[in-house]
Amino acid sequence: MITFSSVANANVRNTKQQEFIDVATLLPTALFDIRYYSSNNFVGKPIDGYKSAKCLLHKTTAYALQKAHKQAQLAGLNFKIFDCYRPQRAVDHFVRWVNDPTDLVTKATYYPNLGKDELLGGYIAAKSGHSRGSTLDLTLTDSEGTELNMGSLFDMFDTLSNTDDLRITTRQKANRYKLKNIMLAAGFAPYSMEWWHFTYKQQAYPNTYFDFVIE
Ligand SMILES: C[C@@H](N)C(=O)N[C@H](C)C(=O)O
Ligand SMILES: [Zn+2]
Repeated sequence: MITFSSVANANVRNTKQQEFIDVATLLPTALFDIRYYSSNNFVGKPIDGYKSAKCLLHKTTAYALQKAHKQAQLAGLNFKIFDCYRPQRAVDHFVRWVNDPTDLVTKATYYPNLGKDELLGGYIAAKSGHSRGSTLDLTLTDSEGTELNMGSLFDMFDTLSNTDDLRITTRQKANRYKLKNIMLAAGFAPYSMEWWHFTYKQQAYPNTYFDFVIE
């Protein structure tokens, strides 16, 4: 039955959804490689909820990212963005994948040293800041678009991806810190387990996990 309150709740959700921005319109020169739209990711398939290869973020986070991007550009660098807003149904898809012990197709590339049962929590969240529209995954490139060497690839679920892992070279550490310092200065918090993952601290909806599809 459609009640007054269910219609009202849907309206509030839609209003909040309208506060999300397509980041490409704010950062027209940034690079985007939205992995979960494609099969080029740790699941090996397009992920639920990604009907388009867009980077959506809540507008407060997007404006902060624009500030960070300007700093990167001043240093002769660019952003390459891998993931932004992530619908809860996409997170649920990840969790289903984690819980399927028979599917090990991407193990060698993405989690060679861990069991799937060790990924949830640290490397893959069941409730993610990405679903709040306040979090994104990104790296730095040079002015030609070549990714800086960060010592591990995006979504390599391994201690090697921990920002301060001791096995990376001085150059790789300097590159991770270039990214981290640019993001910190714009108000983002880093995540020590994944050098690519940042959350805007003044997030608008710290307790809301959105589930609208990326169209
Ligand atoms: C899956 C990976 N890209 C990521 O974002 N991990 C963190 C922990 C998350 O899922 O929020
Ligand atoms: Zn992330």
